[in-house]
Amino acid sequence: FPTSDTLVKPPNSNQSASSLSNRTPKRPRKRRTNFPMEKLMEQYLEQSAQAEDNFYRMEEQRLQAEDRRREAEHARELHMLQMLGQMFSSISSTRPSSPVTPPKTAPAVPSSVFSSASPSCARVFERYYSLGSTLKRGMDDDDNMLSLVKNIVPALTSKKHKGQDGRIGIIGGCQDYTGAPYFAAISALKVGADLSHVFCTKDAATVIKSYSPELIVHPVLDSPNAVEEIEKWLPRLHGLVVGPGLGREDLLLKTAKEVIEKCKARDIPIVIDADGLWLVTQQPSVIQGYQKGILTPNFMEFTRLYEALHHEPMDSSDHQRSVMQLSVAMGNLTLVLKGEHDLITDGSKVISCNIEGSGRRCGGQGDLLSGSMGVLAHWAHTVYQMAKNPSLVAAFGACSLTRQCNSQAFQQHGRSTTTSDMIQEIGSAFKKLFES
Ligand SMILES: NC(=O)C1=CN([C@@H]2O[C@H](COP(=O)(O)OP(=O)(O)OC[C@H]3O[C@@H](n4cnc5c(N)ncnc54)[C@H](O)[C@@H]3O)[C@@H](O)[C@H]2O)[C@@H](O)CC1
Ligand SMILES: Nc1ncnc2c1ncn2[C@@H]1O[C@H](COP(=O)(O)OP(=O)(O)OP(=O)(O)O)[C@@H](O)[C@H]1O
Repeated sequence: FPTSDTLVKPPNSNQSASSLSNRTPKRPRKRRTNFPMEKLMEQYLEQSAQAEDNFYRMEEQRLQAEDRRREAEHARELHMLQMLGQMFSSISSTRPSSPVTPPKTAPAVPSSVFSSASPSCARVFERYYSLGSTLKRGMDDDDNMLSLVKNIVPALTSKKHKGQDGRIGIIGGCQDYTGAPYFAAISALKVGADLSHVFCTKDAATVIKSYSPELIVHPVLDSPNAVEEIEKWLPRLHGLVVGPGLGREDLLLKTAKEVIEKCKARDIPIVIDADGLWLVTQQPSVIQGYQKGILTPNFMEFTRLYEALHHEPMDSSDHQRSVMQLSVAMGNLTLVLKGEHDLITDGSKVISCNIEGSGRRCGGQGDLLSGSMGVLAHWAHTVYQMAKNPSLVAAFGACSLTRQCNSQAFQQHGRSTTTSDMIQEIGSAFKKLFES
């Protein structure tokens, strides 16, 4: 709208409409244009439309400039990745094979990998992937993985609408456990998802809602038509985390299983943690071979799962080997064995996340991990659509973030660090790792 300065004053603006009409009795009156108020309105509207046009023209130019800037930034990043890739390929062709060799050699990545990402990015990932086992990884490897994570972080622009950066669902929350689904859901939001839904039992819902008005809480998990109730929301979800605080009641596990099946049919990334892993231990086929599935067991959960699939005790002296074996048995599913070093594998290579955490192991930090992984999995599968395994990038990102949060929270709170303290650190830890 024009300002008072730009507003055009009507001719004889100090005269009233009636005195004007009295001065021109003989001339036939042109309807509308001769009537000063109408003319004034016309001019006003015309100017207003012009101002609006100008505004949109300028806004368009601003957005175009912003696009160009982002493209240049992206090109710089790709160039950097390309250089890293060249460095890596020369290292891989000169260095002797690692003394700790996985049971299988890492396969070369097919050329279709990364066909949806830019070609140079694809080349870097290919080279990185074909390095084989990364059991003896150095700082450069971590940096390269972090670059791949940085690449999936969506830009914050005014063009987006709510929901575009991720709508994540958490299946979990029952009478005994209300903290775990809350931790997972709020972590998803703080990492950058736009909306975070919790599907929990009726008696857990009010409690979870009272922790945070940010979460959308559905008290449906123990309702007779739970699966239909949850299924209604699936078309709107980009990622699902199954298990934090789910409990082990048969009915809830059955619902979780059916929801997983529905999600698979929709090709939604699924992270399975905590009691969701209990379900997988009973019925591995529920997720076996699903390429957008990620399992995040702690040591106990891993041991149970390993023994259920291999029918023999695990060799606990060689975690890398065990983790690869389990992933292969699960149909090359992405697996994260949490611990002093988080071991991430899809059965063909092991990536270790060693970012320094702290000596503090408070309950709930695994929920922070799974919640943030839900968002990163969505971003990774969006950016690296045709890549062999974008889940590896998501898993590495979430492990790095959790450990960085743990370290930062510990610096302030020491022994009294809790998961809530870690959640407070998500913003700055994310920025430090992925936006610097
Ligand atoms: N505030 C909350 O509501 C919380 C709820 N939680 C929920 O509690 C439920 C049960 O989870 P649990 O983790 O207790 O599962 P389990 O009942 O399988 O217990 C695993 C046990 O193994 C132990 N353990 C873990 N890592 C180990 C290692 N490396 N070596 C030896 N022992 C190890 C743990 O202390 C725990 O006692 C899940 O639904 C989970 O999500 C947890 O997430 C913690 C926080
Ligand atoms: N010994 C360790 N040293 C450093 N970091 C660790 C260690 N153990 C676990 N972590 C970090 O904590 C994260 C969560 O692992 P943890 O073993 O606490 O999961 P969890 O038992 O499933 O958690 P929850 O209490 O939520 O159920 C890991 O991904 C890792 O980043």
